[in-house]
This record gives sequence, C-alpha cells and structure tokens, in this order.
Amino acid sequence: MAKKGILLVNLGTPDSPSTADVRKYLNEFLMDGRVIDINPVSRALLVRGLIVPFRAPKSAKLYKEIWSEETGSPLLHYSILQHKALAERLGDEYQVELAMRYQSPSIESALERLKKNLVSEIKVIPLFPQYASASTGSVHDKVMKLVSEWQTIPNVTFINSFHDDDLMIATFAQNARKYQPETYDHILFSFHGLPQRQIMKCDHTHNYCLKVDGCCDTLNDTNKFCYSAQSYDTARLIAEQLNLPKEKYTVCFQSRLGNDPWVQPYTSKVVEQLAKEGKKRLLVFCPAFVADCLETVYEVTVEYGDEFKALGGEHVQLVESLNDSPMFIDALERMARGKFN
Ligand SMILES: C=CC1=C(C)c2cc3[nH]c(cc4nc(cc5[nH]c(cc1n2)c(C)c5CCC(=O)O)C(CCC(=O)O)=C4C)c(C)c3C=C
Ligand SMILES: [Fe+2]
Ligand SMILES: [Fe+2]
Repeated sequence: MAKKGILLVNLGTPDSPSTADVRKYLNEFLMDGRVIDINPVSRALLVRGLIVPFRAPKSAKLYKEIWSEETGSPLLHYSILQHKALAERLGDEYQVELAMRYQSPSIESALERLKKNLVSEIKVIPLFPQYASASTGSVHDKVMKLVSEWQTIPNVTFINSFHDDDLMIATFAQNARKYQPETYDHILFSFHGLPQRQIMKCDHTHNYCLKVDGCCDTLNDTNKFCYSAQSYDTARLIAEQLNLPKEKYTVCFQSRLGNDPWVQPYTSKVVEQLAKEGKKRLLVFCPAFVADCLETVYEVTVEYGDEFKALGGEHVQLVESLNDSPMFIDALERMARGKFN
C-alpha cells in the first residue's frame, strides 16, 4: 500500500560556519520576499549590497562559537533527531522527510523522494509553533510552488500553527521545572521578532493589530493568525502550567534586523530595564524555536547574559528548547496522524 508522506521543515542553517557558506545562506534567506517584504529591486540592493556583506563575516564568527565538531549546527542536529524519532514512532505506514526552507536538505530534494515513492498524501509540518508569513507562510509558499508543477498532485495538507498545542506547552513547562522557576527574580518569554509592518499586514481589517491597545491580550477572529498574539497565547499557557503570576513574567521579542520598527518590547531593552530594577537572576524561554539554535544558545545565553551582567545582573538561564524530548515527539506524532486538536 502507498505510504503517507510527512514533510518536516525548519528554517535552515549554513552548511558550515565559513563566511562563504554563511553568505550563501543569508543571501537565500533574506532574498525571500516573505522575509524582506519590500519590492524586489530594493530588496536585492539592500540584501546583496548592504546587509549580507556586513553581516556574513560577523554571523560566521557567531556560528563558529556554536558549531560542534561532531554534530555541526545545533538547529540541523536537533532537526535530524526529531526526524529520526518521528519516523520510528510512525513506522512503515509513513515516509517521513526532513527539509530546511533555506540551504540543505532542500525542500526540493525531500519532495522528490516523496514523489518517487508515490506517497498517497503529503502533510507538511513547518516547525514553527506560531504562524508568520516569514516562516510558516514561506514554507507553505515554497511547497505549493514546487508541487504545482507535478503531473499528479496528491492530497497536500499543511499545519498552520501549533502555538497552543498542549504537549508542546507541557514540554516547555517540564524543561523549566528543573530550574525551579520560582527561585528566579523574573521570567522572560523571548520570541523571535518580526517587523511591525508584517504584523499589521496579517490584519485584514487594517484596524486592529498594533492599532488597538492590548490587541494581543486575547486571541479572537481578527488576530487569530497574528504572530504576536499567538506568541502571547503560548507564553500565557506555559505560565499557567507553572503557576507564574502575570507580574513575574514578560513577553518580549529578540533578533531584530535593520532599522525598521519591529514588534516590541525588544528583549535587550527588557533585560536592561530588569538589571536597572536590581533583578539578579533571569530565566528565559524561547518558545518560537522548536530546537536550540544560534538565536537561543548564543543570543540569549551569551549576548543577553553578558548585557545583563554588565549592568549588575548575575545569571541568565536559558530553558532548553523542545529538541528531541519524547513529549514533543508525541506532539509531532499527533499532528502527523491528524489527530491535532
Ligand atoms: C521562529 C521563526 C522565525 C521567524 C518568524 C524569523 C523571522 C526572521 N528572521 C530574520 C533574520 C534572521 N534570522 C536568523 C536566524 C534564525 N531565524 C530563525 C527563525 C525565525 N526567523 C531561526 C531558527 C534562526 C537560527 C538559524 C540557525 O542556523 O541557528 C538569521 C541568521 C543569523 C544571524 O545572522 O543573525 C537572520 C539574519 C528576519 C529578517 C525575519 C523576518 C522578517
Ligand atoms: Fe530569523
Ligand atoms: Fe496582532
């Protein structure tokens, strides 16, 4: 009998931490019109002429800090473990493939393997809990473009987001318990940032997101696809599991690129403010990432850690990501089998 195809897709990482490979990765990533969402000519001038030439050597240095001799990039390493664990769980009825939106393994090659085996259907699971056009949307876009060229198109379905998946939430809560969150002065939920422009573009009423006070406080029909509102929802659900009172935690956004306003508050500003208030120990969740990567291992632990200590703080503790935790594999298995919420 034909197998069912599952395609796991994460963002992607350079093939090596060399400046040349980081340049190649950044060029592919930032030339995506869903990531730098400006007209193509300005995007090419900005990305190829300004951002990449300056950023590639700097980012390469950071990638060298997190690169393991044995396992390479943490993002790819954990993605491979997730892929292997899910394939074992699902057994022979399924063909599970792993791809990266940028660089390797490519979505093209993963889809070709599914096509060659004549799978009866394909379920695409972008590994981003909260929906953003720049991440999930871009994966959907790429898969649809490629599959649309096939002579025979099987049933293709997409997971749009899993920001409130109870098993995903429980995994983050479980990972945090060993640090005894109640012993920390403050907790941060630091999500990957997005330009404010992209947050507003997902609001089809043009009147709500970032226009109404408290627009992200609850999820409703207008903001249900809003990355920021979904991020607040994820944070609230993890906080509930850990009985964290509202005043004990802050939702914030990291990894800003360029000079346009991004969704706020920025993590670095929050870290600065907390140090000024005399807080000494911070526990930081990064629930936009299903796997530890440059943005968690380096940006949070090293960059925000150093910033906090320079201002009088003592310790920044990262809660590790979902990685190959068996409970997160339970969540992926449930999505793959179609019993999702
Ligand atoms: C969680 C989902 C992600 C969204 C949404 C996202 C948007 C986004 N990112 C950039 C720019 C960069 N991001 C970089 C690294 C990076 N981003 C994500 C995830 C999301 N990005 C991950 C998982 C990673 C880590 C990859 C790894 O190899 O470990 C980088 C590269 C690193 C660096 O130079 O800082 C850039 C650049 C933009 C502009 C954007 C939305 C507009
Ligand atoms: Fe990013
Ligand atoms: Fe919003």
